Amino acid sequence: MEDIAITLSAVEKRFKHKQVIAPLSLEVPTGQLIGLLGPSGCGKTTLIKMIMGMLKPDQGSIHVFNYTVPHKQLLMDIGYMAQSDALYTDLTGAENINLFAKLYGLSKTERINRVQYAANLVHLTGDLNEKVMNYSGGMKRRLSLAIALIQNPKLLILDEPTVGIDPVLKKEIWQELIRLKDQEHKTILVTTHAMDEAERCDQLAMLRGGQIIAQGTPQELKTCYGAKDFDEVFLKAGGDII
Ligand SMILES: Nc1ncnc2c1ncn2[C@@H]1O[C@H](COP(=O)(O)OP(=O)(O)OP(=O)(O)O)[C@@H](O)[C@H]1O
Repeated sequence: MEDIAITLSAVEKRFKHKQVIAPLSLEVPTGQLIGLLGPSGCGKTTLIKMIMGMLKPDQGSIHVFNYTVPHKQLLMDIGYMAQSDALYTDLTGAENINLFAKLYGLSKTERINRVQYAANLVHLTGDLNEKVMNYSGGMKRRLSLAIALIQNPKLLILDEPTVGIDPVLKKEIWQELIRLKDQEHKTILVTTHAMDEAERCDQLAMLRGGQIIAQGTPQELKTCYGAKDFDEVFLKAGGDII
């Protein structure tokens, strides 16, 4: 198994004249849960979309599991949950999940098992036959998370996965993310604004203006900056409020 899941080397991205990602380098070790933290508009989603191969960097290179992004194999290896749900609202929850399971080429038996696992994880088993247009915002987030897990990917990239999800389910989702990492050696990259979630990450990278201004374990960051929480780390590292 590769030691490094994601390597970003001097990656830059501009939209028109606006530099959104300044030269940025980052390595994400395999089997770790990494949190990307930063204020709205600092470039988290742009960075994630470049790792996914959905946006092309202007400069620099990105490798995932030793493949240069974009690469066909990475469609199987990465499970992605976008910030806005990309779901077919005319279809039921089950039809949405099955559609992706078929696209990934899962066999019928695999599909049955994975749909059951993913729906159960996000507490949607009882609502699978309902059309998505009748789902609440939180239910759509949960369905998106189920779809991100469907092909059993090695790497999970989750853009604010628990926004709009109640505290009980949020706790269960985090328990499952940590189980996936500890027992199934998944690598997980997550963006978050929630301090309790940041605390549960193995490593944090704090972004401001498209640059990493601080990086380390949650405890290292707090110790290094003599801070009681991550808002304070961010301010002391030279950022504005998260
Ligand atoms: N396709 C685009 N065209 C032009 N500007 C864009 C585009 N996508 C993003 N931006 C700009 O790039 C900057 C970074 O956006 P991005 O979505 O990466 O931020 P973010 O850190 O994910 O924010 P949030 O936490 O609010 O989701 C913002 O100023 C945004 O307006």
